[in-house]
Amino acid sequence: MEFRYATHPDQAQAFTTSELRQHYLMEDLFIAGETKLIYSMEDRTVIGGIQPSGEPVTLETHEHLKAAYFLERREVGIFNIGGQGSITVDGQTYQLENKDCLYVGKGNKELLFSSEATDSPAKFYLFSAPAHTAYPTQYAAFKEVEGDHLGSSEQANERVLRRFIHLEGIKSCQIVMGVTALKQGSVWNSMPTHTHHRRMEAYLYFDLDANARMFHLMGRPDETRHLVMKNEQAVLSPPWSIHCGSATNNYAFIWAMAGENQTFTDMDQVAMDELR
Ligand SMILES: O=C(O)C(=O)C[C@H](O)C(=O)CO
Ligand SMILES: [Zn+2]
Repeated sequence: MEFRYATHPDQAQAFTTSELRQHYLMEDLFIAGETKLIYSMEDRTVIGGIQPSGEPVTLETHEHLKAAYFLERREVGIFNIGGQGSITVDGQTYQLENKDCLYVGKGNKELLFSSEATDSPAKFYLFSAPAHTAYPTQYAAFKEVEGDHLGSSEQANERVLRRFIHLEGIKSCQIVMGVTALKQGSVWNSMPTHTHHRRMEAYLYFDLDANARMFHLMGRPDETRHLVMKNEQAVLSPPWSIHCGSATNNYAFIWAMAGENQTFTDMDQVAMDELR
């Protein structure tokens, strides 16, 4: 498990490109047969990827969690961004197709991740946060979740935002999580941009062409910085930071938040005039 400490906006102002990447970018999340986890001090979230290949992969606890098992005091939201796969939670198996979601609550001891076929492995993206109570494990199929149609082709930001784990959907203690997919020809996400001082957020960009690049914007609204990102990389957004971007192609992204509240619409909108 890798660790990322929380950063102050004044520090971020002085970060070089490589320091920005070191603190906020999460690369190589999907490695065959492995579990990659990053513990962020931003709301004590754990973000990572599991790509099973051959044998099922178990989500193990870590010595720094000081927990008998990973979900002893945590909950986790999981999306499959790869081929068909399954997750077995304390003996109960859930099949996940591409972009399907599984929420697993506090107290579940054994999580086993499997791919249906090694030539098109499942890729499980995980976002975990501390939990105060146990909510039931719940599965949601991508095709059954209705989305909000946002943006327009004129503004190059026509997209469908689907909420999976949220106050009116799958119940959780802290996690709010979903997928936004951009239409062909649209490249901008989350613009006009926002912050939410009550919650941190992470974006995982996927379904982006291998040669395309995402120019992700972060920082205080009046001190923006950018990170150049590739397909299947994720980025941390501290509560004080904007988070939006534009890519050289369309793509999808999983957004996940944890913190003070779960009100999706509780955002501090940033006026275009404030951006620097
Ligand atoms: O397309 C969008 O706009 C988003 O998906 C925005 C994210 O959901 C977000 O940043 C929520 O706070
Ligand atoms: Zn946000």
